[in-house]
Amino acid sequence: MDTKRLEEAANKKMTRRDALKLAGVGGIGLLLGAGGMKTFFPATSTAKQAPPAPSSVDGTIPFYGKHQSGITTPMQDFICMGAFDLTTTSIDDVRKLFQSWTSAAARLTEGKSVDDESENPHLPPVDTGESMGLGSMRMTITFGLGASFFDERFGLAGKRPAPLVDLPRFNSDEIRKEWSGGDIVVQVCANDPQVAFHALRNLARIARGKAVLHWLQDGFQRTSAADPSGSTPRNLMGFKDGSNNPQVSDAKVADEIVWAQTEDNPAWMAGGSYMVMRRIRMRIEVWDRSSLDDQESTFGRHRQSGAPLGKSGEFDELELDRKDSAGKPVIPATSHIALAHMEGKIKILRRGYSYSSGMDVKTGQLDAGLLFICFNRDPRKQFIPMQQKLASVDQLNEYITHVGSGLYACLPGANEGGYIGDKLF
Ligand SMILES: C=CC1=C(C)c2cc3[nH]c(cc4nc(cc5[nH]c(cc1n2)c(C)c5CCC(=O)O)C(CCC(=O)O)=C4C)c(C)c3C=C
Ligand SMILES: [Fe+2]
Repeated sequence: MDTKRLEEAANKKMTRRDALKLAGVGGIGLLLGAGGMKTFFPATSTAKQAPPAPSSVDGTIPFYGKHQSGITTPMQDFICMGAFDLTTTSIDDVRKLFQSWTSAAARLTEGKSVDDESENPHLPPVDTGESMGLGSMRMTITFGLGASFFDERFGLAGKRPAPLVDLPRFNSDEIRKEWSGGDIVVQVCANDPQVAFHALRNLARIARGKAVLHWLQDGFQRTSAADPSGSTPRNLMGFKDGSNNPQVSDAKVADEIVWAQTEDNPAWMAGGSYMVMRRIRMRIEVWDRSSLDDQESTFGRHRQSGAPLGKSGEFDELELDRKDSAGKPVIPATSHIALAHMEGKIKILRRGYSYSSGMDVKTGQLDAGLLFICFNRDPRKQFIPMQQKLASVDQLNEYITHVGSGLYACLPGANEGGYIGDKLF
């Protein structure tokens, strides 16, 4: 079986529907209105199975296809993500850049060097060399366009997709320009940090004279070596993070939540998705001094098991109406999950990583948190209303600050012989 089929098989390994079938329970879908978008969610979408463990630590994930990889792909262990600003004002240069990036990305994700080496020893090597002999490590490279890509420079202003809005300012945002925006975002994920860094570095090298890095952020989660079972990873606050993510191995669910559809407009974005990035710093020292009760009430889940408060299993159904003997909700109404659940009507695909970027030399505190990444079919109907709600009353706000932000139109995938962006420019 080739790697693509192995991965598909791994994705399909245990969907919630399979689990229900095994349990002999018939699942009936519900059609719910979500801000004008008809959204299909399985009836008990909160009670589900762990995401499938990837088939192996190494392996190749195909770069070409209908969708870009790195969106619904099961998460790798590391991320190296950067945003570029274009320094050229020529659309021909931009096209050439995307053509070069596409062929380089296809090679790199196969574990090859960025291009064939020159035989001239008087020239610098074509590839920087630090991933020589390493595998492709399930690497994916995903490209997205920021709103500034559609300003007056390239004659594409009329083509800016309506969902690619300027994100509003949310309550208590402390967004800094140096960690935000950018004309183009490149998300590299892999099961090895050196392989991921190598890819981003070589793409930056190719961009010389056309684009420069605006921000760069590394991220990580526990490695598959530390947890071969692929159980839900824990964030830096010690809680399982990702338990109630939608099961996007089900293409119907992915189409409803993640992939822009032809009817959504513009047609060239069909098969693409809108990525939100938020660099969210955690007040780790304050969190570490709060009681276990406070921590669990903040998230609405038990720390050890990841189960919703009052339940014992991580994937047990959320019952937000349940009250204790004193008539108080078992899961506090201002807990993170009670709010983010959005009554089951609005969903996003989260794909974030922890980050640790040293410390604040003035205060001696850690600069660490969550590189929050999520994918939306239309962020105006998904991330924005969700974050508006969280920003206003989430108990978690006591412990976090959003310091970086970006919204990017992740283009549909390219076919072999084509390039990322070929439907637009
Ligand atoms: C606007 C969207 C969200 C932001 C920003 C966000 C920040 C954030 N989240 C955690 C930790 C957890 N989040 C959990 C669940 C959860 N979070 C969101 C959305 C945002 N989170 C959603 C949609 C959900 C699922 C809600 C549901 O329907 O159940 C959890 C619980 C486990 C899980 O399901 O993943 C944790 C833990 C942090 C630390 C954070 C910012 C730093
Ligand atoms: Fe969350």
